[in-house]
Amino acid sequence: MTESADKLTPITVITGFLGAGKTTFVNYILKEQRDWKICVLENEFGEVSIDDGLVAESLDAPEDLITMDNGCVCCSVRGDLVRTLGQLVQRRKEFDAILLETTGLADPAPIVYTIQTNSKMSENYFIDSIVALADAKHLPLHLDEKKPDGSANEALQQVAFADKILLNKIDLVTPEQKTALKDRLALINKFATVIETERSRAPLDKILGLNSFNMESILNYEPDFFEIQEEAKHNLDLVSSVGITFQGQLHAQWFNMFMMDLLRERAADIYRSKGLLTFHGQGNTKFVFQGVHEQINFGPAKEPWKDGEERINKFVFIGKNLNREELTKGLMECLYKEEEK
Ligand SMILES: Nc1nc2c(ncn2[C@@H]2O[C@H](COP(=O)(O)OP(=O)(O)OP(=O)(O)O)[C@@H](O)[C@H]2O)c(=O)[nH]1
Repeated sequence: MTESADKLTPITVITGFLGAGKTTFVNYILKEQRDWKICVLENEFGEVSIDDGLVAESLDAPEDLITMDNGCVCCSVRGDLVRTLGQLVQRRKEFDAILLETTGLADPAPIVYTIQTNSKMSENYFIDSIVALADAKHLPLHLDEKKPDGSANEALQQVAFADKILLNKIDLVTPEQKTALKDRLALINKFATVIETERSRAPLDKILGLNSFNMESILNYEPDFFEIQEEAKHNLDLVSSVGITFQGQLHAQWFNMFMMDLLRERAADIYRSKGLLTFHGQGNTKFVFQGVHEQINFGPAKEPWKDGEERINKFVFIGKNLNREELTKGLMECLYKEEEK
């Protein structure tokens, strides 16, 4: 692709609700796609950031990952995204493609609007594709959600604006549930290609570099798209995030019990939980914790704690009605104490 370096740089926007498999997809692309030099723009919702570490593990050079953590990219779109892509203009010819991973609560519409209408953006970049990750198990729950103030349902917007929908986590649903969701997706967006995936493993030749983003299908869905975006405001009041970081070693069994109890009671409201953990008795192993509603798993990170690296526990919870004090207290009670050997 180097002969096209003087042309516009393609941006693949990777969207989809919290926990749908976006970071898994970015990592999959970085691992599988070796011909292209890729720059990743990460935007994570949550008070402490965890994904940047997980994506950085898959990149050859740390400067190829840019984290935008001044808020949700679709809200601060006229700020953070324009600034970041603006600064990248000087370096853009080093890259064949940009992957922009949005937060799970981003409405892709303002992102599209900004890249299409801001002259500095449109002189340097174009949207190659909008890929929405759809969590086959949990998406119906979020599509059904009614926003009391009439603001956009992000989960709906994400699939409505995509030209490719990866129907991910098909291992977690029955064939009937999968067919029902596919029918529903077709009603929301009849133009998008739906590709069934497990662990976001999609055939990349059907996704990248095809220039499949189509403004016409967006205008078909929302004829007043450009007018609406001028006024658009994204309401994140209903969903909040709690970030908790502390030192010490966790007691594996107590932590397990704490998370099981928490999710038994609160799984519907806790959309997403993530963590980097230090367990007692596990040497240098750094653990990664991933939760999407009641679905949780944790295991060792690719890299152990490095010599001299501060060993911490870092959590982020995203959802409704989160109680910071209770979560902090519950987690602190999972710390291993010498006298309880
Ligand atoms: N069972 C199952 N789990 C999956 C699949 N794909 C991803 N996961 C898991 O789902 C969790 C969330 O995946 P991520 O890739 O971090 O999701 P995300 O969309 O980046 O999450 P946010 O950035 O928080 O919105 C992780 O524990 C993944 O390992 C799948 O196909 N099946």
